[in-house]
Amino acid sequence: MDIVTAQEMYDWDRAAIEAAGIDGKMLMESAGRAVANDMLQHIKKQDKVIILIGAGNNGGDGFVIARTLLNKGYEVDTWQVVPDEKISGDAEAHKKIFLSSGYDVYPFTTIEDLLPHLKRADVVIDAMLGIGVKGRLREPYASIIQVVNDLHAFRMSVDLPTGVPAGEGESVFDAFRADYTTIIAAPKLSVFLQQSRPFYGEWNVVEIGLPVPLLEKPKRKLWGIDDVKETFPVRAADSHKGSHGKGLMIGGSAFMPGSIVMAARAALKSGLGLLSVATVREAIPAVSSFVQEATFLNVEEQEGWIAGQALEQASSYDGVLVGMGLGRRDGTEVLLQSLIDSVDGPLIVDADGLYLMKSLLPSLKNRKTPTILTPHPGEFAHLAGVSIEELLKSPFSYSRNFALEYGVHLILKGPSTIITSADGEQRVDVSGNAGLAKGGSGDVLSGILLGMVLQTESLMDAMSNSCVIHGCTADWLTQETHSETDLLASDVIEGLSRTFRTLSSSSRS
Ligand SMILES: NC(=O)C1=CN([C@@H]2O[C@H](COP(=O)(O)OP(=O)(O)OC[C@H]3O[C@@H](n4cnc5c(N)ncnc54)[C@H](O)[C@@H]3O)[C@@H](O)[C@H]2O)[C@@H](O)CC1
Ligand SMILES: Nc1ncnc2c1ncn2[C@@H]1O[C@H](COP(=O)(O)OP(=O)(O)O)[C@@H](O)[C@H]1O
Ligand SMILES: [K+]
Repeated sequence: MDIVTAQEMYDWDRAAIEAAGIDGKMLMESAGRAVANDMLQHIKKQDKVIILIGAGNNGGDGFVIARTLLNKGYEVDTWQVVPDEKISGDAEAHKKIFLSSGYDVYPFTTIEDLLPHLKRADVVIDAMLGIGVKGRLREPYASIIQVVNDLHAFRMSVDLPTGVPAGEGESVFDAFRADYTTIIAAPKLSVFLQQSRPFYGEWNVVEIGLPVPLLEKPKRKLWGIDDVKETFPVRAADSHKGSHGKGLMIGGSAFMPGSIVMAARAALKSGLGLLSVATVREAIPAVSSFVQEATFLNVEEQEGWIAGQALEQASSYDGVLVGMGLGRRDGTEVLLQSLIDSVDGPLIVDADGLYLMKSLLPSLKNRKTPTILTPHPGEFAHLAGVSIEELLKSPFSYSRNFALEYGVHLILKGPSTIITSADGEQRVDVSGNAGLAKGGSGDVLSGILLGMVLQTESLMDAMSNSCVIHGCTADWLTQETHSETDLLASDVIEGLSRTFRTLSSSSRS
């Protein structure tokens, strides 16, 4: 499913009207009806519904929604929160149809006048502003929102909650706090941003009759388990261990053997053919007792940590993952630089490896094979040289610019994980839950990633699928056997069995 900016949405609108000849009023009718039917899942017949109508086309959708609900026998009061002269174009046409159908509109005068009506409502539908909002809300929207957000009524928004910008870059705004949002045609960027996500509540996207073949595709989409099912590699019956990738993992220390254990187990559980683990001698007995399937390379150490050294063997592997439990000692950059220069296949860098990578970034531009960086926002802010707050305001642009500048593939982790390829294409994964907000989750993801990257033809599919497999495994576990409180990263590794069973049975059917 595509993810759009406001401008891309307006371009789609224009394609519908100008290229496909769909009349604007017809599009609004179809959008309003689709939204109304979706919202009906949350409205009971006995509910008192208030719909708030604003100045633009979002308000126009509101007239269609109100008429649809009234036609179906629901009790709806329709409040126009701006003066008549502000309602124009297709919205004005739909207001006329609404009035001519025999329905009434209440004109907003003061908050004091509206408040008692709002207090009696079970459901408040926000059709005030949509993607056209600019800057901080003016009156009367600002006051209405302040009052409505304190009500007990169930709040629903049309397309996006009034006041929430459709795109990135703004972190301070007042907005309608929806319990549920019916999104028109495609989710907007703000659905996935830390600052705006909570205003949407639960959400769903409805199809409104846009001419799909004529729509310019943004290089940005949502990736979910159905996409994984379509792109998941089938394991050939006559394959051998070499067909499924020979991977090397470098990390762990005397103090952090667990991180490499988790990454290694996750990689093996993800179908990797052969795995070698390079770690300090002292950690090998601990690691090997949990990962019997792997072979080991011992690397030079200093005070229990991996020392800065070139690792010549690295070039004989199909792909290399480095960083978990590596430590951040000065000098370890030498190891990373040698990997950047010598690894022929994909090089995945996570955790401490990312921290050490900062001074080496320019040399990534020379790599002929893919480099994948998997930072959380703190690590990415360090690499990009911005504050976390600034980064989280515009994670799509920061990711894209960084990936293009250094020629790297990037997985920016979080509740909405943004996956960016070196050519700027982006995918978003929203699977997973707060049970993953624990040390070790990232190590498990990196392990899955090494496994998938070495077994999937498309690197972008491998990266996006790894994120969804990781998140969905956590979701299934918390739905069925665990809670977000007790879920451990190692439970996610065990849970992969169920996920892969589902995926391999679907790819055969
Ligand atoms: N683009 C599409 O393909 C379709 C869009 N539709 C609807 O149209 C909406 C977009 O319509 P518009 O472009 O008219 O945008 P809005 O409905 O968001 O309204 C924009 C108007 O709001 C006012 N406004 C903007 N910022 C404000 C602020 N900070 N304080 C107070 N007033 C402010 C301005 O007067 C502006 O004209 C979508 O969100 C969706 O609901 C649907 O009708 C059908 C198809
Ligand atoms: N609240 C959350 N909802 C969904 N996924 C989450 C949440 N918190 C963390 N995650 C996921 O858990 C993983 C955490 O990675 P990271 O921060 O590197 O952890 P660590 O390095 O401590 O193992 C990422 O895949 C991230 O997307
Ligand atoms: K709205």
